Amino acid sequence: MEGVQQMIAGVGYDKVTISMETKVYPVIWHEDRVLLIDQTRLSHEYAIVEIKRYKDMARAIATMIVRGAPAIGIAAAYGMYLGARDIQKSDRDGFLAELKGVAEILGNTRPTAVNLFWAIERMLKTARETSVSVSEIPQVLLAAAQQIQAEDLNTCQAIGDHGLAVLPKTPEQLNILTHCNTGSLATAGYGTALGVIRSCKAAQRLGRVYADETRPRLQGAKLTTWECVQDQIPVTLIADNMAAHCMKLGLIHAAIVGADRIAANGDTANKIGTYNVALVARAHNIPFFVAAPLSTVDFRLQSGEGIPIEERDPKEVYQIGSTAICPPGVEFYNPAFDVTPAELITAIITEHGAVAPGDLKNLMVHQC
Ligand SMILES: CSC[C@@H](O)[C@@H](O)C(=O)COP(=O)(O)O
Repeated sequence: MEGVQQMIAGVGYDKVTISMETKVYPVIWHEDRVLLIDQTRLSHEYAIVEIKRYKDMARAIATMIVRGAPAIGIAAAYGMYLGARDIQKSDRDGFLAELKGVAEILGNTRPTAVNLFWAIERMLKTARETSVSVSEIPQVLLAAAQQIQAEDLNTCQAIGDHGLAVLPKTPEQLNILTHCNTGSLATAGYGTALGVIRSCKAAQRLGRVYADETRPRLQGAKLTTWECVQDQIPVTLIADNMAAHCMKLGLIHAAIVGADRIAANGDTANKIGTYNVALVARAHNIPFFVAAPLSTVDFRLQSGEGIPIEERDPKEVYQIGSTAICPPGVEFYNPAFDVTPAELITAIITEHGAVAPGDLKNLMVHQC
């Protein structure tokens, strides 16, 4: 299939390249455009979507072609550049006003992952503070987006190292349960929770990964298992309601998840179902870790109560493929995230070390 080009009818993207290549960088800057791995098609199909306009980037984020908090931030940063390069205004105020409009459209895509707003804000600040001429601002923004992406890769590797240091010391190799997808696909590469798992494997301490399927979008089943297969990480797929049973049988030594937004007190919003994992882990005395970059911490929020929870299309709940799984007349609720209270979290693993949720505030000085 390599090199086959095709149009996605009616979606507005330039073109899609299908290939069997398995390198996992979800966002790639190539010549004059951004290439995204289409995460809605994995694991059955590896497709690349080309993005040349910021509105297409906004649509790619909203439709989850690119997803996962850090990857959303990186994609939005490139979206800011794409928007900037199309701005016709030559006066600084006019240019910045239009750039703010680009920021609003990109920011209106997904409300929970704070990395989106963090990246957009950082790009706006870069544009405001640069001393170059207006015509040169887009180039400065391209460099800033590339910088955000490069930093995230280093950040994930640091999270992996710090995570490895706090994993339980067991005589046998560790079996780790994870929820959703927090791997290369969700970041610049390597991953957060899955990054810790990669580091654990590199240290020859990993037994296997238990991947929750992660209803309704199935990021665990479709994306995490795919990444594990690419990298020969032993993986067992389980349905979301099997975690307690597996823990009771002694199959799991630790649970590690990612985060979309962490409040200053350590309350953590992550993919719906994470809270269940934390509760069953506590019931079985199993450590429950959150792995995330500091860009995922929203120090303006004192607790998780203020975290906006995205509600998505109810079809994600009532349909499997195109088949409805319940009779007409049923009501639906489809929150995409839940908030795990800090007291259920053993430690939050960041690029600056692993801390108890109560000590997260000490890391605020490192946030840029
Ligand atoms: C390193 S990714 C951390 C989180 O973003 C991840 O766990 C998650 O909840 C992703 O949600 P998604 O809706 O797929 O964007």
